[in-house]
Amino acid sequence: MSAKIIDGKAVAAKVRGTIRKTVDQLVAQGKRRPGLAVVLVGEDPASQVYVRNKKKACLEVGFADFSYELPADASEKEVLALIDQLNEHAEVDGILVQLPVPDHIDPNKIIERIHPSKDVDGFHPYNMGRLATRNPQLAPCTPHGVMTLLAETGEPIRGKNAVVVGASNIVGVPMALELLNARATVTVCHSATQDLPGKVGEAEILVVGVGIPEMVKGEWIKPGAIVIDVGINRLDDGRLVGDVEFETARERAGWITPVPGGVGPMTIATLLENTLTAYKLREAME
Ligand SMILES: NC(=O)C1=CN([C@@H]2O[C@H](COP(=O)(O)OP(=O)(O)OC[C@H]3O[C@@H](n4cnc5c(N)ncnc54)[C@H](OP(=O)(O)O)[C@@H]3O)[C@@H](O)[C@H]2O)C=CC1
Ligand SMILES: Nc1nc(=O)c2c([nH]1)NC[C@@H]1CN(c3ccc(C(=O)N[C@@H](CCC(=O)O)C(=O)O)cc3)C=[N+]21
Ligand SMILES: [Mg+2]
Repeated sequence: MSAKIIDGKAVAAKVRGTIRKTVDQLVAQGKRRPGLAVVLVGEDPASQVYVRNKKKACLEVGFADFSYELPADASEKEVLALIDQLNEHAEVDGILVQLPVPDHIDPNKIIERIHPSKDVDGFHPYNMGRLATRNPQLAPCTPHGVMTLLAETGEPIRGKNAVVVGASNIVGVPMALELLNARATVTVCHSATQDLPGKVGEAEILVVGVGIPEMVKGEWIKPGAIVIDVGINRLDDGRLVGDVEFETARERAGWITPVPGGVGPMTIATLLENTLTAYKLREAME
């Protein structure tokens, strides 16, 4: 048996199409466009690619782009001053500072400086707290995008055993909260977890975000499981692979996301959704 593929690229395109229509309607009513500011500090090549993709998606749906590129030696003070300015900017609805930031800048200070109502990454403790208290407003894009992909399978989540491998602030922890809010029974694994293959084997829904190429083996997977691979790893030969051994996993899984073309495009589509939500919050439309 071979798993059905969850086509993140196609789902993301559908989401962008819906957003584009909403923006067209706003513009037809004489309203301003939603605005997104993406801030990149330094010249990390992977970050440059992601930021370029975000700007492209932003313009494609008709948002206004207010992006900034600062040199790698920009001071923390300068970045904070830019955030203050964007917090006050009447046409900026969403602010995203691309992570990681250079070592001399404290990412928590950056995240906490962004006004929670413009925090389209959903990383501010206010937005994380709202997700943890089952009252989400702007939820982290990657886990929320995964929920959209799970909904696309048509399979129920309630009562399922879900295993999340990885427990970072931006992927694993908010992913566990999303699944808990959907009434899955959630296990979170990390670098101190014992018997990872055994834990993975219990998953009816498996989400992996660790950053180690193909670390989850196909033979660990419960037959029929839904497998979501968040990992993005660039190998020396230039290939892009996930954190799951795809070819063996697809033989056992019921559903699986590919890398590329799975979670990545959904992250960006969800960022656009969050920007529209932030716009509506500021315009008191919801
Ligand atoms: N598709 C997308 O849109 C996105 C993809 N990513 C990708 O997802 C992956 C994870 O990113 P991110 O969360 O930022 O990474 P981090 O490095 O911040 O976190 C990695 C997590 O994996 C855990 N871990 C590390 N080694 C093991 C192990 N051997 N067994 C079990 N758990 C382990 C760590 O445990 P501990 O907590 O104990 O240290 C940690 O919780 C990366 O490949 C990244 O590129 C990230 C964001 C968005
Ligand atoms: N403040 C902040 N917010 C983020 O959301 C954030 C971040 N910092 N730092 C880095 C991670 C990573 N991330 C990705 C987004 C899109 C793809 C993506 O579009 N991937 C495509 C193509 C990837 C490629 O070709 O390189 C795919 O998987 O098909 C991947 C990864 C967002 N992140
Ligand atoms: Mg990271």
